Amino acid sequence: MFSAVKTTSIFARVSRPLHYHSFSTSMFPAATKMPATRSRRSRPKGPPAVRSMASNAAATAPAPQAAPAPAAAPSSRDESHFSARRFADAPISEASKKGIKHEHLSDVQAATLDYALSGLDLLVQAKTGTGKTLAFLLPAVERLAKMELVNRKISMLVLSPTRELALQIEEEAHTLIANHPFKVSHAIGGTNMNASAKRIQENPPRILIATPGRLVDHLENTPGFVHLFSDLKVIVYDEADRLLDQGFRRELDKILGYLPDKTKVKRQALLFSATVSEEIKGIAKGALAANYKFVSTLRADEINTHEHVPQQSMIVPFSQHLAATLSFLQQDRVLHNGISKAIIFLPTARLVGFYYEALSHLPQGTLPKLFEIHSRKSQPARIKAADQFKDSREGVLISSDVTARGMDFPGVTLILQPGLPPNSEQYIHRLGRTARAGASGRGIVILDQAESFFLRDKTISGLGITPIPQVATPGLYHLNDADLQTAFAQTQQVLPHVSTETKGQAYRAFLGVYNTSQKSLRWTRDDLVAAANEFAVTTLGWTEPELPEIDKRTIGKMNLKGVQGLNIVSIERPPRGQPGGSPVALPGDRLASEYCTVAPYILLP
Ligand SMILES: Nc1ncnc2c1ncn2[C@@H]1O[C@H](COP(=O)(O)OP(=O)(O)OP(=O)(O)O)[C@@H](O)[C@H]1O
Repeated sequence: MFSAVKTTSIFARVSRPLHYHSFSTSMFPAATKMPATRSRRSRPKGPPAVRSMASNAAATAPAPQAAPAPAAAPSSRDESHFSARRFADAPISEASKKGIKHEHLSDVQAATLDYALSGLDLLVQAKTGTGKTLAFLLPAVERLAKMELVNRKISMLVLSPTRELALQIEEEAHTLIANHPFKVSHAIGGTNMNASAKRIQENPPRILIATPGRLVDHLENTPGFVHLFSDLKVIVYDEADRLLDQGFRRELDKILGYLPDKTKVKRQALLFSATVSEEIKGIAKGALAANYKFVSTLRADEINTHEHVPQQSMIVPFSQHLAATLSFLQQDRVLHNGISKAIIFLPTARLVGFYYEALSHLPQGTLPKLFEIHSRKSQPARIKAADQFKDSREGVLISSDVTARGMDFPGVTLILQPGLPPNSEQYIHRLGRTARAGASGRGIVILDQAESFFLRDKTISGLGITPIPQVATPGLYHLNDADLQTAFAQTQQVLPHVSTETKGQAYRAFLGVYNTSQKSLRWTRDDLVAAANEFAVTTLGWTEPELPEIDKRTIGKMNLKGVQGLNIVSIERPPRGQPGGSPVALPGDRLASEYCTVAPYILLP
């Protein structure tokens, strides 16, 4: 029944790493290219685009009807992604109907239900926050309800790129199947392996939601685990483009290698995401049957997944990112009558730690309650913060990209992105944490001049992002010099209270993350180190006489050997399994005072 673990990748056709906007013209089958920009005219009435990539023929689907909310009307509810089709009239079981709390199917649910119920493989693209989770769960559960299933086997596997998202999907599945004789469970990293193996094997769930790493771990190391999948009927890839990119490729190959060979068994594959590049469409074919349908609820000429979310940009030096962030958080509170719920997305976990610690030291009442989620936190702490932020009416979540995709935090009013987003897809997914299920919300990206190339990106430049004005403008955030200066003074007060350890970690994280974008930033290695050192002094408020230490091995890995201006140390590593390790200083120039070259506050142009 089981195929041997394959040594060649099902994705082997693609041998190079994925870069955003690097469309291949030779490696993938011809596919319809989307235009670089789209006109911002309102959406015409008519069905969403539903295309079969295999045949490239247009197909019809139930039609949602409504115009998008105007950009400057933040409080109006956007009904444009709901269809006229009602769950009560849908060809689904009473058990499922009882588990669904909504009245109308959303666009994506209406456009995919019949195809998915027929058992076809699907690749689906729909805007963030439009109900993709139910769009894959409902038809899959309905199909399972009609099948003869082998006892004590997992029939449906949902793969999620993050642990928090896996738990959220599990919760939604739990509600949906409340009246079915099914159980749902999860297998995610950061939890006890033995306990989760015991839970799953002793009482195998019909539906398993898993993160790839932990699933591979179980398949490889938990005796008998692989046999649970011998009757697998449906596999779902949520955030499919993320799961199919380089970061997860190895795990996915291993997982598919352990599952029954899809050419020999009948198994439905459902791939969903808000962003599906042409490149991903090519790769996805490896996971889909030849007759699969590509369903997009975006119009053929629409690349803008977020025209209903007003987005603004602010170009200020790195040294003012924290102050600008603080000022917008305070403005959001005023705009929402004191009830503001914002998320700050930062490039790395360590920068999240720095922002969290710095903002925590503001006088009580300056901001609503702060929450922090990133990969350096323990899993229980991550889950607790996510749950609490979900349930809060107001608050500020400071997060790395672990919550950028799929997380459904109700009522988020503002998404702030200080610092270069990793790519246009991630920008869109982060922004998608607001304005969900027809609600309204705003987004602001804060960039240094060196990072401003991001706004000229092919996709980003089509999103209608407008610069933050200095003067108050109805329906927009603004920032004038005086407000920025006030916020800057507030941040200066808190920086001395942030620990040296946190600052050192943030400094090294800055070097690491901007090292990978050197080419786009048009920085030499010297420019990078100079920017990081300036960041340490002017942004982190580094006051030690010497710059933060950096391990010589890290310097090697970053290819920064020989660059002046680094405080290189050699960390003596203790033998494996023993704690400790102390830095030994190496010769080099490392005086922090040399990097206080700019005035920490520069007036806006
Ligand atoms: N038919 C519906 N009517 C009203 N609300 C719905 C409907 N379907 C789902 N929702 C709600 O919409 C919100 C967003 O749904 P969901 O998280 O599935 O979005 P998504 O498209 O998967 O978003 P993302 O792209 O961020 O992963 C949830 O709160 C969900 O309960």
